[in-house]
Amino acid sequence: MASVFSACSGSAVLFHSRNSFSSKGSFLHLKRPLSANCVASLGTEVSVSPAVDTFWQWLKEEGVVSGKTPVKPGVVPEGLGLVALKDISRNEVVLQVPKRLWINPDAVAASEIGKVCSGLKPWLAVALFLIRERSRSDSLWKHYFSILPKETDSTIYWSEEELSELQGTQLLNTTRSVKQYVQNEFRRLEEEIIIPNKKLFPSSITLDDFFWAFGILRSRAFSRLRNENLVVIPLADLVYIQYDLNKSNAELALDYGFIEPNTDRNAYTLTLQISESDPFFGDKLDIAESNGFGETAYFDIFYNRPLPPGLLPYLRLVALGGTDAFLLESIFRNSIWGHLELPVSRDNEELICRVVRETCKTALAGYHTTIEEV
Ligand SMILES: C[S@@+](CC[C@H](N)C(=O)[O-])C[C@H]1O[C@@H](n2cnc3c(N)ncnc32)[C@H](O)[C@@H]1O
Repeated sequence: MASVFSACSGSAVLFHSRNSFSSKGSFLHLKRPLSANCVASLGTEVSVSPAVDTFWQWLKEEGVVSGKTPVKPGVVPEGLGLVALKDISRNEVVLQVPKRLWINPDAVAASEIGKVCSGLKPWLAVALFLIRERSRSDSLWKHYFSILPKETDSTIYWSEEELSELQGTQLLNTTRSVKQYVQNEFRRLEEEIIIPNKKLFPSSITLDDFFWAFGILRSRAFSRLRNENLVVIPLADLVYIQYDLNKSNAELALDYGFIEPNTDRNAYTLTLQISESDPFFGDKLDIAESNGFGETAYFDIFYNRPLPPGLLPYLRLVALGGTDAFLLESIFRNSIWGHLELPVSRDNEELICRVVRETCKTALAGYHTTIEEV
């Protein structure tokens, strides 16, 4: 999850700075002043829902919030969020969530399922933990679970009929492969952890439960916090954030279930590969690797923006052959990338154009309408 969030629509933006996380707990830290005028109409005593009230009450009992806390849960156009009750100045700490309330691999390790989850990838362990805790009436986080959505609008939850609207898009393919991946991971977990440890998992765990946990982690877990690769922090996850500026609309739709109307987020990911059957495979791979690329390279092409750096040299490298192949000799190793920044030969350039045009045509043919019909 990205690190900036706003408390309500309009100009007020709360910044959730990565380095504002301490070992004691999670701080919500303001990097810009926040004006409260946008929440005036919400009133301070408006109840969002009984579940949210109970959640807030629990946070009070846990000493996380108090009468002095300058934010309250509220419904904003994007759904549930935190809204400011007064003007908040830059760098003001808004609230702090202690580590004992964090849901992360440490919490799993300290729990009854810690032992059986120790060899798992962190997200799988945390997903199992979330599912198990959600089913326990005495869970520390039970009031938190009551306010979590049953599902998000992520495309992983779309019906086949809804998905058919995405025909032709890259998002459809990614959605299908992510769903397949989640399903495979679940089957493996079932076989290796859940079924052999029935006593630890008394309530049955379904694929739907697993998709719920996956969606929750995908949309609300913080990653890349200092020393924390994956952590769900109740309350801190309620904020409406500035989602990763590098994410395309397709990624936003998959991860969070919404897109942003600005076209800056519209991207097409071009995947290029040096074929293993290429007679110059070894040399080409070596050159790609010395320039920060691999056997496969992904380039996000954005509407109305220059082509991503490295795309043209990589394309020219992939297409290199015939009489141009001398450029692959080791004496040119240090200067070849510079040569590839410019056309190498007419043949090379023509091949690239042909292949890219064909790729575009095939991709566009996947849609059920044409540009003219839209
Ligand atoms: C980290 S949570 C943000 C708080 C959230 N509203 C809640 O219910 O707790 C991420 C989720 O918020 C919602 N969301 C955030 N920003 C949004 C936006 N600009 N448009 C629509 N939904 C948004 C999406 O459902 C997303 O999955």
